[in-house]
Amino acid sequence: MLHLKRPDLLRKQAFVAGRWVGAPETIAVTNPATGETLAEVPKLGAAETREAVAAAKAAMKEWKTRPAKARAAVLRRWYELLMANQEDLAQILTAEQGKPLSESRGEIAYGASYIEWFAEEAKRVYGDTIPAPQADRRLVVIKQPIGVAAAITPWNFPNAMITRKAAPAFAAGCAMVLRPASQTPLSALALAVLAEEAGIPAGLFSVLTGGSAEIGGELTSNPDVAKLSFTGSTEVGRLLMAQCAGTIKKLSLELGGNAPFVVFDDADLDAAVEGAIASKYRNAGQTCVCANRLYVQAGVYDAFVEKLAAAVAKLKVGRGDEEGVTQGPLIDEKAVRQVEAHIADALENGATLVTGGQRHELGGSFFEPTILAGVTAKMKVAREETFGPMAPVFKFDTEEELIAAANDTEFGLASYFYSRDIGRIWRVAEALEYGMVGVNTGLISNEAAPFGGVKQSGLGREGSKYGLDDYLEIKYLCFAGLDR
Ligand SMILES: NC(=O)c1ccc[n+]([C@@H]2O[C@H](COP(=O)([O-])OP(=O)(O)OC[C@H]3O[C@@H](n4cnc5c(N)ncnc54)[C@H](O)[C@@H]3O)[C@@H](O)[C@H]2O)c1
Ligand SMILES: O=C[C@H](O)CS(=O)(=O)O
Repeated sequence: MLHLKRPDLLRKQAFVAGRWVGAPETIAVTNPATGETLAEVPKLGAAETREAVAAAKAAMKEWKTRPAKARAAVLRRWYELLMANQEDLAQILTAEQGKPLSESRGEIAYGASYIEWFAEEAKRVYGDTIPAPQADRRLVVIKQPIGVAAAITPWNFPNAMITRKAAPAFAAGCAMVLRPASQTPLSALALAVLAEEAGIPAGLFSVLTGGSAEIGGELTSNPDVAKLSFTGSTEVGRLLMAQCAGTIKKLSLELGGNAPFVVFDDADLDAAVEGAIASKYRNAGQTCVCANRLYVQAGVYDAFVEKLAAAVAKLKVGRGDEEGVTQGPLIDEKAVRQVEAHIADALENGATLVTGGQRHELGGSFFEPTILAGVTAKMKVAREETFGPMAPVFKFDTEEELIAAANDTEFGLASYFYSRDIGRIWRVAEALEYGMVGVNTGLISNEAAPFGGVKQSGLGREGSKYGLDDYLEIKYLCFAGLDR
């Protein structure tokens, strides 16, 4: 049961062109821990999407002309409102996504930090003057907002994956039309309530609930949408990229991962175990930057597996709103089947079960935190994203062998390794083909850092001083005839 100080944050209507709207058809939002229906939200489609895009285009005309400092003040207020309502937002998030309340509170602060960050960055969109090759002219570069941005976001971080897009978009002077995941729309709608309260103008931000293909089809084909920012699987990212080709939309893609987590012989084993727990079991393993493959050098393999098993035994599985719970349910039955398939395949091919390995006694989509040992490259888990609380531990002998194995994937989002040898740290950090490398840590995400992947993990970066570029266009001004 939700105990909200502000019950108005729990919205059962979509936010379209500055109005809260319903629809004859609705979609149920359920609590993955209990199966109870939390709310019914409107099932909108292409018509409402077109309305939202038109309103965004209209609202942007004024918004982009506001002084950056004025836009920054509205974003700052939105940040303050998120933090003032952190507990309510966390309760709504845990109810619809399942993660422990402690993680939800953390996500609200993390999501808010992107708004805080881009409220500051908004005031630092600088251009250039360029020494002209001819005496009669001056060359100038200015940066302008790219236009109406569409956003499609996943269920695993229902707050932060939205603010990581909306904040730089609004900071740059853009409008945004968002379609959140159908499993977790309530967090997005609560963000819209607070955006309206903060002073985001009517029409600048719309949140459309409804069918992904119909709304996505309109967002990727509407000529008034200049850009799509998508976070989700690589498979869907490919599809949306193709759908955007017809109107040459600019793209930001934050896609799938297959993160290696490496422990060398010279690592601080206790620190490595702490990092493995943080990276692997956060959000029940449902994050794009989770350790998906753990590689441990032969000399410390048995000691590491033993220490990891002892740490996993301390994890508490349960409803996210229960005190002390550290692992909630998986998002749905399909997610549980993916974990079971990876475990079965690995065991059939010679891996051994160290702990866990089956559905939790709580039933539903609760799953035991699991460790497999003796895992090899011929198993599915070496190539596919598990997206669940299962740690497969591979053994390796040499640094060269490790680099080849870690890079043997089409993904390139996050990677991690533990060593205390400075020469090895530089060699391995430079050799890993990933957008992000954690050295002696399993947690790397923050608003100041450029978050993103290489290879088939995506395009562009979110957060950091680079994140604003994805919502800006460069314009070159050539002032000539200065000698007349
Ligand atoms: N790189 C990152 O920052 C990041 C962050 C979170 C999740 N992910 C990835 O996302 C995946 C898990 O999230 P998910 O299950 O929500 O991913 P998903 O790709 O299935 O869905 C992501 C979003 O796209 C929508 N969608 C699905 N098919 C669509 C279509 N045909 N047209 C328009 N929209 C469509 C979904 O409804 C959802 O809102 C994992 O692969 C994970 O690695 C990546
Ligand atoms: O799952 C995707 C998120 O980007 C993970 S993080 O919270 O940003 O590390």
